[in-house]
Amino acid sequence: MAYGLLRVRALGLSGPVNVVDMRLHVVDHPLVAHKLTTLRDQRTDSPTFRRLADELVTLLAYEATRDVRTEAVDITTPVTDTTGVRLSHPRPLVVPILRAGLGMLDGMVRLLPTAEVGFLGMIRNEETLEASTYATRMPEDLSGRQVYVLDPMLATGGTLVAAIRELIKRGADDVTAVVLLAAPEGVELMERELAGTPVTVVTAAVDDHLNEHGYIVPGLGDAGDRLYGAAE
Ligand SMILES: O=P(O)(O)OC[C@H]1O[C@H](OP(=O)(O)OP(=O)(O)O)[C@H](O)[C@@H]1O
Ligand SMILES: O=c1cc[nH]c(=O)[nH]1
Ligand SMILES: [Mg+2]
Repeated sequence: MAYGLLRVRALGLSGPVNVVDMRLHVVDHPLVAHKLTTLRDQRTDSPTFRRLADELVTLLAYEATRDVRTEAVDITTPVTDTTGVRLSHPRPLVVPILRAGLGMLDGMVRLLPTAEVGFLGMIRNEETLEASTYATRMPEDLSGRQVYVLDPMLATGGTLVAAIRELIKRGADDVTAVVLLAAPEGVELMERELAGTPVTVVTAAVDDHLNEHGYIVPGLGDAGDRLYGAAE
């Protein structure tokens, strides 16, 4: 097991921690815990699940965008002239990983209204647990861009590692992944496979383990199915 993850566990799985080159931020907040508990509950129906995922990503986005680039702007209030800030150029890029990541898009762009949106369609083979890409729609050149990848589940980590490799191939060097739930196995894979790449992962929780089917335990089940219904 990676030393970094042991350190995260020792720290009680909350707050920002540097894990090798990866920064793991487990957002420790009672509202996050409250919403996540209802998401996990199997009795929660799709409309409620969608609403809670949207609310939860807004809370995570608040942390994930802590280092978003801004520039100074002069304005005049009803009382006086002053200087404030606005989101700077180039615009941040938000990339939801289809399907389930779409459930996080609205909440993210609500906080980042100037963001451009790219898409990555990825599916995990439920037998081999290997991820493959079926759709890509993103700018070719991501150098100098802040990129926020959205996917509710970091399970084995295969999907997110492949997604971030694609971003790096296009020149991205400032990547933040926002996930609702992470498994220790997925965090470890990211540490191993993305060593040398500065990546931040922001999550509501790091769960206990993966079961024999590659599902996060205790988890919340299949995020895509719970958001949108079983695909087949
Ligand atoms: O970390 P991993 O082991 O790669 O698993 C996580 C991936 O699995 C789920 O997607 P899924 O393949 O079910 O596609 P969907 O979003 O269309 O349901 C989830 O949304 C992640 O993308
Ligand atoms: O627990 C899991 C693992 C992968 N994908 C999901 O949707 N849920
Ligand atoms: Mg799914």
